[in-house]
Amino acid sequence: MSLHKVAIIGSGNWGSAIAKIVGENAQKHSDLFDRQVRMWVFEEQVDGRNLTDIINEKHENVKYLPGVKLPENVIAIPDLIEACQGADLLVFVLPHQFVHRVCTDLKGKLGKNARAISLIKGLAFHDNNISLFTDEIQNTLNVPTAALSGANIADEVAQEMFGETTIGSQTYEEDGELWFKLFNTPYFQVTVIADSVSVQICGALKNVIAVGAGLCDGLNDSPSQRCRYGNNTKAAVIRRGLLEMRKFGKSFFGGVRTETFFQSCGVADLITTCLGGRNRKVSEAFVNSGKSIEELEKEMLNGQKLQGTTTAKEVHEFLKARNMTEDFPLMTTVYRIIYDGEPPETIVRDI
Ligand SMILES: NC(=O)C1=CN([C@@H]2O[C@H](COP(=O)(O)OP(=O)(O)OC[C@H]3O[C@@H](n4cnc5c(N)ncnc54)[C@H](O)[C@@H]3O)[C@@H](O)[C@H]2O)C=CC1
Ligand SMILES: O=C(CO)COP(=O)(O)O
Repeated sequence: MSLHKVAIIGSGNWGSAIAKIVGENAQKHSDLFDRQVRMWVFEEQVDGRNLTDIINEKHENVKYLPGVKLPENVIAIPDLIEACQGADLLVFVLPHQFVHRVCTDLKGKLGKNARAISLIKGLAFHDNNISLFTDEIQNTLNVPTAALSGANIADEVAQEMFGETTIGSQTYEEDGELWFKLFNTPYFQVTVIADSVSVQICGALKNVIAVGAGLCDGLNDSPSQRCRYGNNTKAAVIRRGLLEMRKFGKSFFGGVRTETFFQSCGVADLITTCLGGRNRKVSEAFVNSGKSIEELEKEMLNGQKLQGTTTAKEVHEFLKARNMTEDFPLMTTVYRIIYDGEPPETIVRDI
């Protein structure tokens, strides 16, 4: 049996953290995986040098995951097609707004035995319609596609702090063990389930709820103490958010299972993102800074991308086109505060 060749498509904060795990596991399971793991990097200049050159020399993504060594068998490549050449396992780990373009560029360029896994947290949005990235990748590239999502703040995973994740694969009997071996470590424990739909619904929508949680924190920090919201308020947002996530999944997608919401991809990811994620952090700053989300993203994230605010907008447009915004009051309120100038205090008004 020939060895599986892995390509990682993306090299941001999570992309780099996962490259560390995949690189280590490719070495550990040398009976299964080719030693070399290629990582596609959207090329940019850092201190006047190509980021790919810096990564290949220092074995560190100094911009998106500074201070963490990547295994030497992870090779940064600026050309997407070259990075994926000959690979039969494709790991998609990009901010969701870039996936469509990348899939279009890869169309017709993959081998016939390739399969993919999506680590993207977001939903594909075209013409007021929403779909899953596993479907977008599968339909564009004609490769079976699984999904991985969990309570996985990248910096913590990169520092080998214990956590769990969920892989959803509709073809898990065929590929579940392979994906497990590529990602599982003693500190990053993988559970494989058959429900890739809910895995992705959870990963996308918890980011919208985390924006709501960040707004609560911002009100709590407010110098004028303009509102008395505390941990109980944030817990209410989390609980109501979880219910809306499940309702959204069950209303618009087939095969959504309630028990998946109790996996790492569900309640655990919702909690960790509402406590320690970037969506929470930037939304907290939004309340008292008077700055737009775009300004804060640039100032606070050094090129990393927020997913929750764009997803809130996409979900809102999808719901509006179906006259259903009032059926999802929390997600609708998050949208109105971020984009329509509603006061942040309204975050709990309609829930
Ligand atoms: N960072 C985290 O803690 C976690 C992130 N995720 C999810 O993983 C996905 C990827 O996130 P990160 O790796 O953290 O990315 P990130 O937030 O660090 O985004 C920066 C990345 O986007 C790339 N980029 C910028 N412009 C681009 C373009 N036009 N085309 C293609 N790429 C471009 C940059 O080169 C860089 O690699 C997201 O959906 C995110 O929600 C999932 C779990 C944890
Ligand atoms: O998905 C994440 C943790 O599982 C990271 O969330 P943020 O994008 O809000 O940092």
